[in-house]
Amino acid sequence: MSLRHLTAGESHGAALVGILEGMPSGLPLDIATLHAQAKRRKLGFGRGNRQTIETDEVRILSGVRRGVTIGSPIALMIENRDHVRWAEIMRVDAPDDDAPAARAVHVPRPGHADRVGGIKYDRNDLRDILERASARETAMRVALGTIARAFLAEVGVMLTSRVVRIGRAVDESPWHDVPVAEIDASPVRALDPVAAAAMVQEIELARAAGDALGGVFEVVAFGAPVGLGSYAQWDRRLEAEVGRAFLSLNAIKGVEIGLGFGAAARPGSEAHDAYEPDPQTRTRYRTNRAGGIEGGMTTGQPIVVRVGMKPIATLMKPLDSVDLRTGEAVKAHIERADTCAVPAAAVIGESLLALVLADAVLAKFGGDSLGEVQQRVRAWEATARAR
Ligand SMILES: Cc1cc2nc3c(=O)[nH]c(=O)nc-3n(C[C@H](O)[C@H](O)[C@H](O)COP(=O)(O)O)c2cc1C
Ligand SMILES: C=C(O[C@@H]1CC(C(=O)O)=C[C@@H](OP(=O)(O)O)[C@H]1O)C(=O)O
Repeated sequence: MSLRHLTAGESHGAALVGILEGMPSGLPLDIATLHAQAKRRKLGFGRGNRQTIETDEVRILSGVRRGVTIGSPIALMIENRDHVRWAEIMRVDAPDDDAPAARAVHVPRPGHADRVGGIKYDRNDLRDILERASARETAMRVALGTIARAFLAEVGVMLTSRVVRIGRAVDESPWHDVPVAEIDASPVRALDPVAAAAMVQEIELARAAGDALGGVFEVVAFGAPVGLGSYAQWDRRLEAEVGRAFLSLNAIKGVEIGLGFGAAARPGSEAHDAYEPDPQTRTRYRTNRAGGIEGGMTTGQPIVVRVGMKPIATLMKPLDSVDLRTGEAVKAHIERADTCAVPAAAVIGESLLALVLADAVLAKFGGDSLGEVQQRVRAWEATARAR
């Protein structure tokens, strides 16, 4: 792995922290860029009250000097604004008495990490589990991914996302040249305003019923050079890295590249992308059913990833559960929650794909400074065109 990252932090703890290691020097980076992406993650109809509390302001602690990366590990921090209300509950030092913490959780929510995490880590108060299992952590992954994204922009790769399904409402309209600002302005990141209204209504109905919704979103990367990844070994196949990245996101249960499961339902003549002669590049594709990856390698076409998110686990009309103190059948714990977070997940997905692609670019081209990488990418693009 050429580019590594780690995060730490509990949802209501003092802060989230992250480290990105392997980013070349000379990449211009400012706080405004980090904040712009952090804000996009907070968008979307159906999110809970927490998004009005958090500002997700990122602090750069290391690895950047006078506006550019310097090649050393980049450390970031995002303070949790909500922490002031949780300071006693989330305190790090031992309390003076052994009274249980307020807001302890003993009734696991079906679909969340509470039950298994409590067994695995031997914790009675399930708050010890849900605090870290929470998707609050994704605020930091978006920040780290924003650096990857800035790097990718310098080598001609751009990313965007859209929502294609929330509950029963679907937007299958084909991609057209929609400015990112316009998709961001949609309450649910849909391209079609009629479908967007239907999605909003689905969320309203679910909320009124004390229920929750999942959906499907699509992330696309344009401009990735041909030949990232490899078929030569299982762990070099790019789609494996893409799948892993998306499945590492809370509540994601399925990932498709290109036609995905749809390809399984078609004959070969309608599933593959035929080639035709091209005066500049010798061969070009007629279609992009493969979603930009063939044989574990980027084809030079847009990389198209479709991702299925399950509904939020915390229901205001809770499912059956068990009180772990008494063994009694009771309703699941209720915690403040989102009704639907598919639009936010789509934005997070852009950062996840950016981290994978930035790693793949560095694995293929190497280079310790941005200039060095750019020079190698340009040289490769000339070589690849000649083939
Ligand atoms: C952006 C985002 C926001 C989420 N918000 C909530 C929430 O408010 N309440 C909740 O119970 N689950 C929420 N989830 C889902 C849980 O984090 C997730 O279901 C849990 O970590 C268990 O992991 P799993 O679903 O992958 O098995 C959210 C997920 C994402 C990606
Ligand atoms: C905090 C965020 O998402 C949280 C993810 C989450 C979960 O269980 O995954 C539960 C909720 O936490 P809280 O109870 O504090 O409102 C969400 O708000 C965020 O995205 O910034």
